[in-house]
Amino acid sequence: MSVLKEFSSDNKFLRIVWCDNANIIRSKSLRLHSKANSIFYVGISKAQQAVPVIYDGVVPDSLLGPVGEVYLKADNSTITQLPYAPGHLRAMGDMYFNDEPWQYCTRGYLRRMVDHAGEYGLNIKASFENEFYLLKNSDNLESVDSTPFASTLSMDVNHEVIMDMVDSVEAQGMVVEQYYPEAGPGQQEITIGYDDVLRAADNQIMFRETVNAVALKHGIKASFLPKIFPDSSGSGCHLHMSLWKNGENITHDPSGKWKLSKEASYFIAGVLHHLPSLMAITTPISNSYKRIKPHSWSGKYKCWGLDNREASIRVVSEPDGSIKHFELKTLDAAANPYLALGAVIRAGIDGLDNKFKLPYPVQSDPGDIGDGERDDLGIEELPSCPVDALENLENNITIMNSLGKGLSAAYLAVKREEWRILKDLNMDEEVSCLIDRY
Ligand SMILES: NC(=O)CC[C@H](N)C(=O)O
Repeated sequence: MSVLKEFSSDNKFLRIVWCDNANIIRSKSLRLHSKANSIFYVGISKAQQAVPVIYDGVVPDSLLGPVGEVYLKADNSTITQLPYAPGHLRAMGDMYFNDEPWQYCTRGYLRRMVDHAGEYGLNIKASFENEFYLLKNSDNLESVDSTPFASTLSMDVNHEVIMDMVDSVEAQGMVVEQYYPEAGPGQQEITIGYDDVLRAADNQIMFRETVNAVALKHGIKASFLPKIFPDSSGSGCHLHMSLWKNGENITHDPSGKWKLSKEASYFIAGVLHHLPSLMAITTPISNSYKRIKPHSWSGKYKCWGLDNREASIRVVSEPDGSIKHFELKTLDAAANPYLALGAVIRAGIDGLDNKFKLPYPVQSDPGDIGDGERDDLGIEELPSCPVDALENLENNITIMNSLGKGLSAAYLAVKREEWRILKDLNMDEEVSCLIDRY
């Protein structure tokens, strides 16, 4: 039976979507001539995994060139009607080469890491907490309002567009949990409920697509760029995660140290240990590092804390004191969600494998501790530019091996080319180059 049976026959196109190493969401669309088909694919060049965020061309040293095709096969379980684009359906694509999953596919990478966690009996759930700006347009960067954090006036100014975003997101099966205006002028936050990680990463793509499209329909512009205004709050995309076994959330253990289960403690220690390398993937462009500053709840220091919003990893308590999840703050929406989640999972599993010990939690603002004392406490500053993070990544055998030879080489090549170009731009030039990309 055709998988399209449940959708209206008015649909003319199926967008098969992929997110590349540069975190650009792209699609080729198949014209739907009949509803009989159940396998949908389009061909793309292998070189698509070697394209930087700035231009449509193949970067050097990526091991990829103009020769060679892969096909992008729709994951039929993700087919969704697009509420903001009548006549279009969307499916997430998986890249195949010679009828095998292609090693460079970022969605395939996350699938591999999900399987890896499964070998430990672990099922991981996650959600991305997006902040984004609403602008009158992207040319002169005029915000839709100039209101402060959680302003009800901002809610009223942006009521129609936000309600349309929420309806559109929910129509695609995501669960909206909260909405509030964030601290920057025109900055907003809509949070989505957690899900299995592959679905959570797909949700991140669907969310960005929807917010951007709905804003356009309302004659304004949304942007997830991490830092648009030098003197206003940046847009993070904090990653919330919980560990599950046999259908139960095992993050919490009332008798565990800091009320964490052994698994959660090792996992968090693994993520912390690898964070200076992970940042090459979780905060991947020059603009990302302009957001990560002390006193901005963005995770500038390599530390964790209990309910500490300045720590890069915050263990979150529930009203009854239990712990259901933890949050990685050092992540933004310039990160490819499949790569970011996959690499974070690999880091956490390394913590489990090696029984990494969690250091003492930091229960103050690490930005307020003097440099010397911070050193004594073992709290390191995290990388302050992509090139340092990329070097850490390149030397990190655990994460590099998990990516595999081809994907890691292409990723590093793309990111180094982006840095080569972006490092010489001033902030205005950088923002105008990137504002429409995320
Ligand atoms: N409310 C918040 O958590 C603020 C987060 C902050 N805007 C960031 O960049 O990460």
